[in-house]
Amino acid sequence: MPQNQVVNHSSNLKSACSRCDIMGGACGICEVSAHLSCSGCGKVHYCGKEHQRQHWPQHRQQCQPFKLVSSAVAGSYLVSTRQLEAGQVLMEDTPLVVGPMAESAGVCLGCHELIPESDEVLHCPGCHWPICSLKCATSPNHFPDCSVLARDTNHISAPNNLEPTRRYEYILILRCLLLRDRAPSAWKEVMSMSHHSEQRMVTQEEKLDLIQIFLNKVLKLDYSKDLINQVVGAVATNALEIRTAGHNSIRALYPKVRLLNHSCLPNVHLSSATNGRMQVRAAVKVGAGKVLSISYTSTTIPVWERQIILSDNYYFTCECVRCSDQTELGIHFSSPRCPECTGSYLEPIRWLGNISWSCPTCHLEMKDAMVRAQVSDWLVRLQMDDILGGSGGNSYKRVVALLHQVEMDFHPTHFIWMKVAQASLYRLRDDKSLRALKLRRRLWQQLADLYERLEPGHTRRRGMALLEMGSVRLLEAKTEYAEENIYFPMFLDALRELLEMLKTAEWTLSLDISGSVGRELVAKVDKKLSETQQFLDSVTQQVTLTK
Ligand SMILES: C[S@@+](CC[C@H](N)C(=O)[O-])C[C@H]1O[C@@H](n2cnc3c(N)ncnc32)[C@H](O)[C@@H]1O
Repeated sequence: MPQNQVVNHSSNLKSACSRCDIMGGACGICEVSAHLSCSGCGKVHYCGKEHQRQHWPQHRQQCQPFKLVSSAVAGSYLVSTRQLEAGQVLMEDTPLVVGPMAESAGVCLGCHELIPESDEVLHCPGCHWPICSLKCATSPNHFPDCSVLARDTNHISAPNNLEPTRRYEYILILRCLLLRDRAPSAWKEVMSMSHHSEQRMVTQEEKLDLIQIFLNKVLKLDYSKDLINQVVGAVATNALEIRTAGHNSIRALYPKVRLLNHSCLPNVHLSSATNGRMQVRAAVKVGAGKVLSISYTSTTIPVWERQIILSDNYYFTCECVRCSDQTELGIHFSSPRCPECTGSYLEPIRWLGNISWSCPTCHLEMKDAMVRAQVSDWLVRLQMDDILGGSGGNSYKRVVALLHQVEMDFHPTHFIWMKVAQASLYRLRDDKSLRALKLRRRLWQQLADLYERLEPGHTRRRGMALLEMGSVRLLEAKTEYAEENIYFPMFLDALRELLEMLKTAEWTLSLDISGSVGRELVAKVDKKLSETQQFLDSVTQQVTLTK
């Protein structure tokens, strides 16, 4: 069944309706069995319209603008029940369980911050895993697993240095399993999550065996193989990456947010606070009846990488609007320029699971491997330290030459163009010459436009791009002013435009939840705003005096 052919799905199914025998729930007023449900959220049932009307003044406070539906292909997921405004907060959620990333450098199991390098690694006196202070040994995060990890009396599993290791993958899995006795309602949530364990048993058998050895042999626990595989699958399919106060990446499982399905063109934006609280908001205006979606992969990687991540980790083939459009909605993010005819870009042709690329104008065909190899070659070139020259005086010329070269091979909204633009901005970061500032502003403008195409609406990425662009524009304006290279009326207009841009950045970032990375940046935007206002005031005053 396609994702948009849905069946209503109520989370409080109880018994058959007393009038028609269809499964439903208890009426929100009289509690008799009823199958009519609120069309807004689908969560409350009614025996008839009269009781629904009677309940509305009370229910409108809780009625969510989305409901849970399900389809055979896409499982359970959330769909808007009325129009959502861009920036509208849809829900907040709290993690059921939190733990380190699957692979991590030495991370403290108490506070989840990276452990600073020192001569000697501090180990938890209870379980011997690295920690950053003795206080963290008894922190609520680590306390429940410490005595279980301590069963590894020979310290086989605990990392003995701070080098990156995949041993940290075990921690979140163990913490989930321990919920069975510690927190039965959280455990029930984990057990209801999709896990694809049958497929995983085929594709990841060796890894699953190692996890089982760790839990049942090293820690002497007694979980069945099926249960372990289900939990491993639930974590891999549903955990989201969030940031700690010290900006370390960790993972968390959320009971409600995990119901958001995927699209490579998401319409919903997530922001998490350092205490793990997650806010979900509409990034763009969303009509009624639309699937609410986030992107499970980065939106800034080529189509083949997105497809591999989605099929290997989430076991589905993405058929979102971006993946189904051969030009990726006009940006040619993954396709090269046709080597034969100028102005055309190759488009992917899918045939029985294979991809080849073809020019819509001259029909030249290129193998998928060649298209990917061209991208890999460029990535290798970019990784070479001297690709854009040193930070000395000739950086600018090399950046300009490189941007020209990349546009010979790719569309100026291609993935490789984006990488070159980002590397160029980094390379030119200390060049305060007017020409470099103008180029940096142009690149930020192009990047901000590209990000808007990849992740439309009020997102943190957009807010950050506007802040960067605004900061460069202010430097450029100050340099132009110092060089007396200005026409005042236009200059003042440009400064007012800059103020508006920074106000948009401030507004966008302040939509993020309090305690998040986005919110932290608001203070930085405010500083730029007052600097710009002061500069505008002083220039305006000078213009008035010289009249
Ligand atoms: C985090 S869960 C989302 C909730 C899930 N639909 C459920 O029923 O529990 C991720 C899983 O949902 C399914 N899914 C998510 N987005 C999808 C999409 N666009 N098309 C098909 N399946 C999708 C896949 O099975 C994926 O592994």
